[in-house]
Amino acid sequence: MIQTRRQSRSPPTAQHAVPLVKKENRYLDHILAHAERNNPESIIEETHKFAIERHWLMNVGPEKSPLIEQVLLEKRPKVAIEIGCYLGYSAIRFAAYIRDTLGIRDVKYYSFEISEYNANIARKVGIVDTLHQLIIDFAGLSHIITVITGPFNESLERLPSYHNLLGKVDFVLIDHHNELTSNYWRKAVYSTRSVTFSERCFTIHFPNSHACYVPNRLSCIQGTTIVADNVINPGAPDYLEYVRSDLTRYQTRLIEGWLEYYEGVIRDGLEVSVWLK
Ligand SMILES: C[S@@+](CC[C@H](N)C(=O)[O-])C[C@H]1O[C@@H](n2cnc3c(N)ncnc32)[C@H](O)[C@@H]1O
Repeated sequence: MIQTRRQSRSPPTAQHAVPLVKKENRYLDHILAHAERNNPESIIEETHKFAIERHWLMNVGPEKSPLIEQVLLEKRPKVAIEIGCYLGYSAIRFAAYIRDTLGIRDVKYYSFEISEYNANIARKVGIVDTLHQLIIDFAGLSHIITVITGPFNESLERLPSYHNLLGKVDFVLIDHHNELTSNYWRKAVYSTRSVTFSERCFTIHFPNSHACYVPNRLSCIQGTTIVADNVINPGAPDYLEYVRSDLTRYQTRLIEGWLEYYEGVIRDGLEVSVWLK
């Protein structure tokens, strides 16, 4: 029986003998039980059902993803990276879009995730982690997507294929804001505080200490497209000021949309910037 959002939010009582299961684990169970193996579309569809009927999930979601797919259509990337894998939704959706809709069969998609817990769920849903050799290819995208656990700016250089990536990344999705409402997520937010400037990345701070690492020319190429999510909700004024301040460095535009699973209710937006030099 599908649990309603109301039921799932009811507080635990003494008669609940079983430990609380995190919604991310429930999500994994749902996907494995209801989605079809080797069918990314069915995983995305079941993800939406779960997020609407059971628990809200902080993935890019059905409202903003088509806007990003439009950018991918214009860009046709061969090497993409994303900061913030969470449970694998955007990696699965966009890697499948690039491979199947755009027909770019040899695309490589690197997804960075600070939380080991989230990264493990994403891997089980359908991603290979070449670093840990943990291969669970439910979505059939294991040869395309690599999930790397740890803070993005440290992980990038640990990637075995890092040197092959230099000067080749042509699409970046920045999506590593955290849900601020639970202690679990607060921990992840705090950990980003300790990250300081790295010579290979620009570090820009989002409100509430969300750090944003824009890869510099060591990994990007002129013309690299950088999409930053959540620039309206929760907002990223420092980041926007940075990309908009020098028109010779970035060609940049805002695409407005809605926060995931809150169409018509909560506004959000993407900043799409093309790195010029
Ligand atoms: C909004 S979610 C990502 C959603 C995902 N892109 C999707 O659409 O399915 C943000 C994720 O970024 C991760 N994160 C936060 N700071 C990070 C960092 N410095 N490096 C890598 N991942 C980070 C969080 O743990 C969280 O899982």
